[in-house]
Amino acid sequence: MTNAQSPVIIITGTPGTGKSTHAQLLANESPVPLRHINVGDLVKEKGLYEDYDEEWQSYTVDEDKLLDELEPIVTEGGVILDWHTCEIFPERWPDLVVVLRCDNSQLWDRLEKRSYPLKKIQENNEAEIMQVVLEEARASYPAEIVVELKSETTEDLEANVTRTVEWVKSWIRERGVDS
Ligand SMILES: Nc1ncnc2c1ncn2[C@@H]1O[C@H](COP(=O)(O)OP(=O)(O)O)[C@@H](O)[C@H]1O
Repeated sequence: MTNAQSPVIIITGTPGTGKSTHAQLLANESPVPLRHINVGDLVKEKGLYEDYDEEWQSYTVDEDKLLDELEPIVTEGGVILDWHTCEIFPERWPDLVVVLRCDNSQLWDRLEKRSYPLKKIQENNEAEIMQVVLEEARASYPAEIVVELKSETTEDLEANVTRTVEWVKSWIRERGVDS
């Protein structure tokens, strides 16, 4: 939690669970400006990685560089951090941590559409079944700010975004911030 006038929200979950879709809708519908940061894209754009693994088609992130890049942005508040992992972010950063979940056969289909290598699909699917990201979030942040949401249908998506917007409104009310 920072002293900012707008909240810091982490939206996390296994790749394909719907983070970017949720984050974008939330940014559009929020009563206060929220900047959607797709952390994976930021890593690529700013070169915040050590190397690129061709076999897994993924970057090895330079965590120190990433945290240095994000610190001033997060301190200002009004940010949605959208990433498939969350434990590297300091405990003081988020006001809310949303963990999206998805049934594994649906997740498989979503990842296949991305043309991921088979073993990357398998690895992510297993991680979802083992609820790796949820456990990570629970181990890293206070229980009362971690929310697990199912994101399998359009109805889920709409309900989740509405719920998060309501959370932003009540956060603002509690702080007495003018929106
Ligand atoms: N609740 C949902 N219901 C149906 N499809 C969804 C839902 N959430 C996401 N999707 C779809 O799943 C795919 C992956 O979503 P995306 O937001 O890119 O996931 P992530 O950012 O977690 O990798 C996209 O094609 C998106 O349209």
